[in-house]
Amino acid sequence: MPDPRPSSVPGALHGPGPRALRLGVAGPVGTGKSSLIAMVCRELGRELSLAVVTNDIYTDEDARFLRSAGVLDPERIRAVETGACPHTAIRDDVSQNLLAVEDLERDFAPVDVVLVESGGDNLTATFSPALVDAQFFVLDVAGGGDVARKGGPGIARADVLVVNKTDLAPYVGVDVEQMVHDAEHARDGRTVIALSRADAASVARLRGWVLETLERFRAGTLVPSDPGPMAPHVHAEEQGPHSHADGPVHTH
Ligand SMILES: Nc1nc2c(ncn2[C@@H]2O[C@H](COP(=O)(O)OP(=O)(O)OP(=O)(O)O)[C@@H](O)[C@H]2O)c(=O)[nH]1
Repeated sequence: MPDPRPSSVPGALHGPGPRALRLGVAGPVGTGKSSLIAMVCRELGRELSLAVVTNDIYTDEDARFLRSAGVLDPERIRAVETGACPHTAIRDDVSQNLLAVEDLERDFAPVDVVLVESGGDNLTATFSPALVDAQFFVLDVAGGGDVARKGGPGIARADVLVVNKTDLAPYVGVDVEQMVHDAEHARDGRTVIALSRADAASVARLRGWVLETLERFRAGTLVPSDPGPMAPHVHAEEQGPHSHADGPVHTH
């Protein structure tokens, strides 16, 4: 049976050994992407060999946050500084990220799971299936109960939609059950995890999803799916529109 997993840049893999499961984590600024990655490392770091790649536009801030969280050997956390358009590095030209992932897989072989965090500020950023085998899209209740209903490729079709920080729901007037219901509706039944670091059952569900996905990956039954290109978006610090290879014209 042909291997359904996305291959890396041809010839760039260091040896024929099995590579790690690659998981993307995307979502708007501040929704808890780095915290989710830290949570996975805390929960699974003792039983699995993990590594992390972060993407920031000009800094390595997310990598520094994760290193200081003390949940993983700091050497296993690498930062990609993407320059102008952070979404290109996870969607159109993923070579910088692939090299970082492959370096980690080689340096710490065998690695079970590599988590790749997106950078930038876009609600609709998605990973290319050439870079990751499956992807999270992270929202939080502080963004409002409506946001899941509004859709977008990540919200609608990422492998998992995380509705994060449910512990804050009473303070921001959000009905979590309704938000999850709306999200499930927008996603045609794809997985939604209501998550809070203060809710052990939700953390266990996240952990279970990663382990189950790793099992499917190893069995060769995980078929990466593409949520689709990002929608038009604007970044405050730049002027003039541009387009991604498979997306519409937008400005940064
Ligand atoms: N109350 C609460 N706060 C959380 C939870 N998870 C994360 N946070 C907080 O949310 C804030 C943002 O978390 P980050 O993990 O830095 O979010 P991010 O999406 O990585 O942010 P950027 O990298 O800047 O896009 C931090 O202050 C976290 O402590 C949660 O479950 N509950």
